[in-house]
Amino acid sequence: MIVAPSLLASNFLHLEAEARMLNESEADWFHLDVMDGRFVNNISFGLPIIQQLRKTTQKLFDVHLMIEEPEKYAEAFARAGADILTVHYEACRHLHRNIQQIRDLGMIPGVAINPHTPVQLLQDILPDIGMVLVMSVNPGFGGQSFIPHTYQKVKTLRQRIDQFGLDVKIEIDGGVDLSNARQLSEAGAHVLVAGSAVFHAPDPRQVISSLKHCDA
Ligand SMILES: O=C(CO)[C@@H](O)[C@H](O)COP(=O)(O)O
Repeated sequence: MIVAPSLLASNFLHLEAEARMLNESEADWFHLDVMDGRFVNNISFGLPIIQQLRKTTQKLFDVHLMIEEPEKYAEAFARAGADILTVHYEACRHLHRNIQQIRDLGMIPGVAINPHTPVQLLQDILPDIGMVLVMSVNPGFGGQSFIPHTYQKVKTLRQRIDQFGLDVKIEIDGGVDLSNARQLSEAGAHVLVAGSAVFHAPDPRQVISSLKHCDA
């Protein structure tokens, strides 16, 4: 299992120390949530923070754009150090073009879907992307409860990916913790994003390790 702690739940006053903690942990990726106050009702952080964080780690930067018109900013996120750039299905009028742009900029394109969006709508774009981010809460805020319907979405998606032999990862984001990690793994997820469960825990590194090995 790939574990991608979401720095949205970290202590921004001690961001360098939080990055160090992740570097010393079994975390595979840094998950970075960018919100614009338009696509979602929240504003998080953006390019300058990602640029600074980039200096602290070699780990992969998994950038989740919860923004309108992501095509305007893709080049800037490539320069800031994003490795995977995920845009929302619901935010893109020309998704195929947006995906090509992300690839042309040297990043792996991901597509995120909100809880109400059926995985079947991704059928024609799956061969062109490297990851599907399945939102297991409504986007915008950390600390929400996991939506159980997600398990079925992951199973359906995984079947389709395997059926066509595609190299596409399934990432789950929202309310992920030690109580659902194993079931998500069994449903076919490859990547777990966890914010509150990691950064609000007394021992974040232990939680990361348990998520990675799904041994809660
Ligand atoms: O994208 C989002 C929220 O929109 C997530 O990445 C959250 O940041 C996950 O936080 P928890 O639900 O794990 O606290």
